[in-house]
Amino acid sequence: MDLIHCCVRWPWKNFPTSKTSLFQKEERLRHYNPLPLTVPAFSNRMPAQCVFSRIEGKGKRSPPPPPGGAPAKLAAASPVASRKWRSSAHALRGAPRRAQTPGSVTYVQSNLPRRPVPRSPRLRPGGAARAPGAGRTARSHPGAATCPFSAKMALASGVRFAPRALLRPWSSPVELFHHDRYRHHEPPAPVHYEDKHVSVVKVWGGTEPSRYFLITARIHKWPSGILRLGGINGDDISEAPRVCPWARRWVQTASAGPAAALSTGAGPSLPLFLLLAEWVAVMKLRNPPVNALSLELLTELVISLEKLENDKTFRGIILTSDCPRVFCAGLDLTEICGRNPAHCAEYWKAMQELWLRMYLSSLVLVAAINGACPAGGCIIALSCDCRVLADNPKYRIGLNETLLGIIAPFWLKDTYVNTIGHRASEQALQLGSLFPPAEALQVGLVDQVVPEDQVQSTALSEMARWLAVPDHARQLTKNMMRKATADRLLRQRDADTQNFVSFVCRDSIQKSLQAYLEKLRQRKG
Ligand SMILES: CCCCC/C=C\C/C=C\C/C=C/C(=O)SCCNC(=O)CCNC(=O)[C@H](O)C(C)(C)COP(=O)(O)OP(=O)(O)OC[C@H]1O[C@@H](n2cnc3c(N)ncnc32)[C@H](O)[C@@H]1OP(=O)(O)O
Repeated sequence: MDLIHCCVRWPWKNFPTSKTSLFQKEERLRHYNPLPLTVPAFSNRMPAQCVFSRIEGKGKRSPPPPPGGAPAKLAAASPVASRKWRSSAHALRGAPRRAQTPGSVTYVQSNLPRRPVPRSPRLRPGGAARAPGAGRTARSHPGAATCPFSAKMALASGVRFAPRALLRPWSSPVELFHHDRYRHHEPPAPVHYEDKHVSVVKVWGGTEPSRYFLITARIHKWPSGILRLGGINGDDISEAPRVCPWARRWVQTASAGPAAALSTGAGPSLPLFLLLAEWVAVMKLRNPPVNALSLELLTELVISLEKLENDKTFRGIILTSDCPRVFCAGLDLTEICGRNPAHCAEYWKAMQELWLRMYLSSLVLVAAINGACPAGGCIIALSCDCRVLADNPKYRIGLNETLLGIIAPFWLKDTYVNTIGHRASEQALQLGSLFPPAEALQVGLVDQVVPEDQVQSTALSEMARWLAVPDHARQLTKNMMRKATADRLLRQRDADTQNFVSFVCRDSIQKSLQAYLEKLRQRKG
């Protein structure tokens, strides 16, 4: 299995969003210390076939905290928020920039910008001081502290962001304006732009003057990198490199393309004042010939997921196959055929563990299904948040257990029902249906069917769509939708294992598994 890294992430989450705050923007830019980019900084070999690498930011430290910096209460409650507070307050006070020394500090994991920490606004540390000169804060807007849509209203009314507002996890203008303005205001004609550095995956936003836009671009140099570039019509494009000097090349290239393209409806040029990229991991299943879920592969998947979950710089995983024509053939039948009960139990526990981890993952999981996806393969895909299937009639997807003489466990049935509804599940499960792409789309088993060569790029743009939602809101919603199903298994995990073991160890089942495996082998011959 391969884990391919991704891209950079831009820490500037709180760029002024109103033209009335240009001065403030200028001030912040002047004192911002960029993170120059270095290419793959390390490669961490994981057990067996799993390779994990990524690009790290390398650069200067943030300016030191101003005298009388963030209150200790805040620092104790949230170091990240405290750090943000310090740097923004410092910038607003116009403190001189610290001399940059050669051999600058490498931004190791802990210094990389984190995902917004889910936090109840009511529990948020309240001791943050107002920055001198700051106007009304977004928080002072009625209801702004309780939901992102209030913050949106604050933005609309031209409220300037003061440090206190920076503590709010949803205060990224990108996220806000995505929800607020652009969801339903896509450009009249699609904008295509591609050159050797970037290709535009999607342009969100309207073309009216004084409106924001957002470009999701793919950086070729970083195969799974997503770059999000935001802009406001009429701003000075020359400030883009100052916002993000280390990405200058790409920003400039990107700005020339989509900006120019958008300008047909919106004026001479559209600047890019904000850049925000996400970390997305691409996990490639590689257990030839058919990616059967061996115990080793299951274990690796669990370890990799855990690793990515704990690494707070990642927000999403694209799961795909490295084996031609097969996404995943499901349970490795050799792991349950002719094995002793203890082995079968260990195997089934690993399967449960993987499902639980994937189903409740706080990351966005997108399945880029580039091959056949029967039974256990379908379980993996169903545990993701979104499924993109290659349009090839041979790539069928579904739970075909009954055709093998085995029964889908209740939690798998529940997952199916949650995805395609009760009646469709009832039919498909009993018949052991494997759906070709068009039918899979129709029944709701997959979200998109696209030509084979577009599976990865579509998965990437789907990922961008999911990542545009504030993490904490998406995660809590996911949990709300899925927890009851997962809890059902958690409550009876041991009994489920017992059922599985006693079922598959029956002579009759062993015989039919044996016969099925034999058939598969002969079919090849
Ligand atoms: C109440 C109690 C509860 C009891 C619960 C009981 C059970 C659990 C229930 C559900 C969970 C999930 C179950 C499963 O996943 S079962 C597995 C189902 N999988 C399949 O049916 C897929 C079978 N494979 C295929 O259809 C094809 O291989 C393919 C994926 C379409 C690919 O076709 P292709 O032509 O490319 O490859 P080959 O067919 O030639 O296969 C090559 C090679 O791989 C071997 N192989 C294929 N699939 C499996 C497998 N699942 N496990 C192990 N080995 C597999 C095949 O035999 C060939 O081997 P060879 O040695 O000849 O190279």
